[in-house]
Amino acid sequence: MYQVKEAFYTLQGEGAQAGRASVFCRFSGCNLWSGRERDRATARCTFCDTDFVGTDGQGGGRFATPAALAEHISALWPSDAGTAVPYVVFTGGEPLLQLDPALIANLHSVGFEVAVETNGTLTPPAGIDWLCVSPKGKNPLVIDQGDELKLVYPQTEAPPEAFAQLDFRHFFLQPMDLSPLDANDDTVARTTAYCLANPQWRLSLQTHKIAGFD
Ligand SMILES: C[S@@+](CC[C@H](N)C(=O)[O-])C[C@H]1O[C@@H](n2cnc3c(N)ncnc32)[C@H](O)[C@@H]1O
Ligand SMILES: Nc1nc2[nH]cc(C(=O)O)c2c(=O)[nH]1
Ligand code: SF4
Ligand SMILES: [Mg+2]
Repeated sequence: MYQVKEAFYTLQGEGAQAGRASVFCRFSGCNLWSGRERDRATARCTFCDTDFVGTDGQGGGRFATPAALAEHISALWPSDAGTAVPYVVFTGGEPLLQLDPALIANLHSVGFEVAVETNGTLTPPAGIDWLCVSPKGKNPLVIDQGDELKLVYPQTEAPPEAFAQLDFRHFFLQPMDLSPLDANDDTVARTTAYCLANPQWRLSLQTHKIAGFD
């Protein structure tokens, strides 16, 4: 049984695929935070910007089989998409708690490329087409290669220098969004300064928040 918080059609807002039409499938649950605000301060990941609790969001639900979830995702892709390759981004919560080879195979069989946004603490199944790893503090990384490493910045216990030698095609820093926790933060300026001084790293802004498309 797959538990999905929400599933919707949008543009990828972040990283090297920013701007690409995508079905987002947000799985419920995470191994680094319960999702309850009262647990945030003591969680293994404390800055999450996402509600991943339950299955009550837009397009969310419980799916008994990989075929049923693949069909649900496929139905969200426009029928008149021209030459665009259908693209699904599995996120969460932590998608590697639920994503399995059978679901990937079902999506490939209906023509989708499969992307994943993960915190990097769990081993991914084979067959993922685009792997984005976003390390979280001192939580041990078990993934040391992929398509993009997208580090939320700054994190005292996860400096960029700790990841710069790993085997990724793209290295991004994404400013930590502290609103509404701290409306006066300067994380965008600090992240920009780091990228200027260390050009291996590129700036990833969360364009969906700027443009307001989800
Ligand atoms: C909500 S997470 C879900 C996927 C996975 N659990 C992970 O952490 O990568 C999706 C993306 O949002 C990023 N993110 C989460 N909270 C953020 C924040 N406050 N500011 C900027 N990016 C954030 C994560 O680092 C990750 O790249
Ligand atoms: N548009 C849009 N792009 C995104 N890229 C990563 C997201 C995520 O929450 O994983 C996200 C999201 O929530 N919305
Ligand atoms: S690991 Fe990802 S989903 Fe889990 S709490 Fe952190 S940012 Fe949120
Ligand atoms: Mg998000």
